[in-house]
Amino acid sequence: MLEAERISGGYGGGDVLHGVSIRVGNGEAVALLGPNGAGKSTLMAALTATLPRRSGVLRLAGHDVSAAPSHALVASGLALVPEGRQIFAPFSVRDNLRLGAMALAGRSSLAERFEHVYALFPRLAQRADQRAGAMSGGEQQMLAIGRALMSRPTILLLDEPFLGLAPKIIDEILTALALLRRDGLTLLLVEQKLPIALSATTRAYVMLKGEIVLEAGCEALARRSDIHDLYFSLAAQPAQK
Ligand SMILES: Nc1ncnc2c1ncn2[C@@H]1O[C@H](COP(=O)(O)OP(=O)(O)OP(=O)(O)O)[C@@H](O)[C@H]1O
Repeated sequence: MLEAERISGGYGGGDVLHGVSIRVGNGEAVALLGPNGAGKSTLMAALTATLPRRSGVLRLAGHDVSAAPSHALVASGLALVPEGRQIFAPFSVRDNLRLGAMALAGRSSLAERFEHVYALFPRLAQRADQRAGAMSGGEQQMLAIGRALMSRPTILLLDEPFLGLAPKIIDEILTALALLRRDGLTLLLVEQKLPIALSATTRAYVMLKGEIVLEAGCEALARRSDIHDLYFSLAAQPAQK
């Protein structure tokens, strides 16, 4: 459903991504693992066309969308929960959510979208009129996910949504992601912590220095007693060109 083939791109003159290929099937939940600076967020930006790709092909549901701008990708069902949440702190929770639905008409009414998000995260309904910046980190993360869901995506990209959150909130968000998956949403989760990635997804890519160096099923990864050594030894290796 989401296919990226040999994606290259970066900032200024240099490439951060060196021919990255990933595939996320319909209804699948896939993790993108890797240490700081591996290029995970850069890949999210390249997939959502907020960073121009220098080369490579992007397909959604079999259609070549390599030339599509960000708003067209959102309209095609791709939504990103960005690293660091990027909520609009002075706006209310409701207005932040409304912004997520702004570009879209059609697939379902605004009221239905609010209902869906509020059912998933009742705290957002309770705090609908509150200033978003006054909420806890966990609530702000729920809001960031809710805002992405307001576009009624079929594929949700999440860039380190659990960073800095307490275990109880992590569990709440994992539960929400499991419900979304049950309803058929396709997930691509950027995560650094292996146990979280393994509990939320069924397959993982490991990225290092702008390249995919390993792809494996999560059950197989979890069974490997040397997984932590493997992960960190890969992180210590120079990327191969
Ligand atoms: N806006 C930018 N301008 C220039 N270089 C950047 C920019 N954003 C990221 N980089 C560089 O690109 C490389 C990959 O960064 P990226 O944020 O994609 O990694 P990451 O795997 O998401 O790491 P983290 O887990 O720390 O977010 C790093 O060397 C980083 O310094």
